Amino acid sequence: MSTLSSSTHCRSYCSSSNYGHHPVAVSSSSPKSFVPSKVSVQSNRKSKPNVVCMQDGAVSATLAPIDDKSPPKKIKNGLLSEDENMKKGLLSVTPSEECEEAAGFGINKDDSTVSITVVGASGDLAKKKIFPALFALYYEGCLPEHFTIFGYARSKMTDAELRNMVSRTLTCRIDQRENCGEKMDQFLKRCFYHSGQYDSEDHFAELDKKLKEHEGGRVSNRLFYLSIPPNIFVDAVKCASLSSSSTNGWTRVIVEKPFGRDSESSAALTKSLKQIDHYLGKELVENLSVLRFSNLIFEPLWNRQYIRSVQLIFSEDFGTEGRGGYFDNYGIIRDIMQNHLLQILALFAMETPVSLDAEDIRNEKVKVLRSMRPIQLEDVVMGQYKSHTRGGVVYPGYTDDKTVPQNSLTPTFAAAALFIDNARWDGVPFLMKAGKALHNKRAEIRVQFRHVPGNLYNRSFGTDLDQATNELVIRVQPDEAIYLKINNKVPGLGMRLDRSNLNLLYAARYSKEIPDAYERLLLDAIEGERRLFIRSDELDAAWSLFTPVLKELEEKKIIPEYYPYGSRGPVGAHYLAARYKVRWGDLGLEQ
Ligand SMILES: NC(=O)C1=CN([C@@H]2O[C@H](COP(=O)(O)OP(=O)(O)OC[C@H]3O[C@@H](n4cnc5c(N)ncnc54)[C@H](OP(=O)(O)O)[C@@H]3O)[C@@H](O)[C@H]2O)C=CC1
Ligand SMILES: O=C1O[C@H](COP(=O)(O)O)[C@@H](O)[C@H](O)[C@H]1O
Repeated sequence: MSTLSSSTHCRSYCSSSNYGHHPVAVSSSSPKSFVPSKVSVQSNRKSKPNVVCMQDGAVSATLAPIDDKSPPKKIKNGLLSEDENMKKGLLSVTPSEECEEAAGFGINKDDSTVSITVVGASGDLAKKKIFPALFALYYEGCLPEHFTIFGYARSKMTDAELRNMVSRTLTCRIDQRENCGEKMDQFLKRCFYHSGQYDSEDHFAELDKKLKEHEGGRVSNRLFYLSIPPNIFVDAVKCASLSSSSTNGWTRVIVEKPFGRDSESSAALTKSLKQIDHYLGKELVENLSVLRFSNLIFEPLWNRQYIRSVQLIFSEDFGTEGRGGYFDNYGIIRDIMQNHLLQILALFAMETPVSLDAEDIRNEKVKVLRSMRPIQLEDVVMGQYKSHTRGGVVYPGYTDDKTVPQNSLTPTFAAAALFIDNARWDGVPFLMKAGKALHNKRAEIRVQFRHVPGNLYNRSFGTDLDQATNELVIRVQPDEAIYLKINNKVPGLGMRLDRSNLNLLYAARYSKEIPDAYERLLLDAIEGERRLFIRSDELDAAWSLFTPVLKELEEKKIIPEYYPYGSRGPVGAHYLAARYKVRWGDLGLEQ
């Protein structure tokens, strides 16, 4: 399989099969759209690598070389162009023939290779998401012909042990099981491991040596995925940059979220790194703009005149098991709200962008974030799960985790009311709710519409007029769906109304399995696509919104409301919604 066929296949597969990458989405970015990198990590290598640093949960990406003042790259017909590396044939993205001809690229596709190093390969995210996503991309033929995957962490492991560990979490798509075992074996043969410290240039130099052996003299493109706790990001990037960046191709770094703990620490990290949010890679989040901007019926209603509240809900039915050490330092607001939910909010609420170009979208998102009213302490509810016994099974409380301090006040649940002080959204509460160890696992956006004025059918609804309002639900996961609750006449001779759903259930409509967000994200990183990256001004605005209230919560040592493991969370969340005369949409019997 050639690089050309792999890339084109993947993107055309994506766009032709309802997976959303419309070519226009990445067309033409203006020169101003590429901010030269301010990466403080210096490379002592002769050739300066491109560093694309991304984070799941925050900021932006830059394709500018570390200390290079070269003009920004442009994106043309969905493909990077006017890029020196590209002209030399160094990128894994190969332009279409038409593009190639126009730009005069002379690409020898056998000439380049991509080496992907998963830093923190022994960890939870690497096992659960990154290796499976890489395998899915391999299975789909989305990785270039020449690629190698390296796991890097302090744990001692042989290549065989890494393969064994990785093999336990690989799965085949439900709709494509053919040759699955064979493909897995082929994939695993291309996975290797190197043990090293995250702050050791020598250990990264050893990795460099191994990478070179595998690259076999080809042009080397290198992607580092930092799946490690944030406090060691900078050391790892520095060492990777100094000792194992590519000397003749690109070097990119994906950085996980959260990006810092507050405005100050985030600004310090921003000097060294930039990043992405994996929730932006979720299918239904990608579809948000399509739904809104390509259907006449929604956009005219998308404002304060028709919408009563917008709810962004994230719940997990498991606790922080095994991640307590990391989580206790951050809490649910930094883990989920400041990044995933706020990013969705910004996408939901933004004005129509000039185009679907990444920069135009980010320009609109940042305007939303900067229009947001400072969050008031009384608009935040915090909770922490406690132990609960059900059916003879004891579910541990948050502080039962040995890595969590006994007296921890870290919230594992939070609800907040946010407001966007602009003409479109003035006075509309955006309610956010995120929690661990709740009764279900779900992520969704609920748009609650206002009451129909002078509704002729009021009497048919009984006393609960709220039941009569429309609600649009965008269920991000699981069981991806978009449904609209409408009032309908129950068939029969009488006049009785009920609430029914106009329902687009993805599983019923589309036979293809939905790719994991990490697949999209990794592919974008390899291809140099910046749509899912968060720009540093977006990150600054996101932290400016949350930092004051986080500081206040921590300084005042606010005690979280305790809720039983597996419950619906603290009742305080209901009072918060009631203050704004709304109800959480996920609480009714019929949701
Ligand atoms: N897990 C998840 O579902 C998600 C995680 N993330 C983000 O991904 C990153 C990694 O998360 P996750 O995999 O859960 O984390 P882990 O706690 O599993 O850490 C990953 C690896 O980092 C090394 N490590 C852990 N703690 C330290 C430390 N204090 N000092 C040095 N090395 C350490 C360990 O490897 P070794 O000891 O072998 O070196 C560990 O295997 C985080 O930034 C997190 O926010 C984002 C989204 C989801
Ligand atoms: O970023 C994070 O996301 C996961 C949930 O991701 P999902 O794609 O499985 O919904 C969450 O468990 C974790 O705490 C957080 O760091």
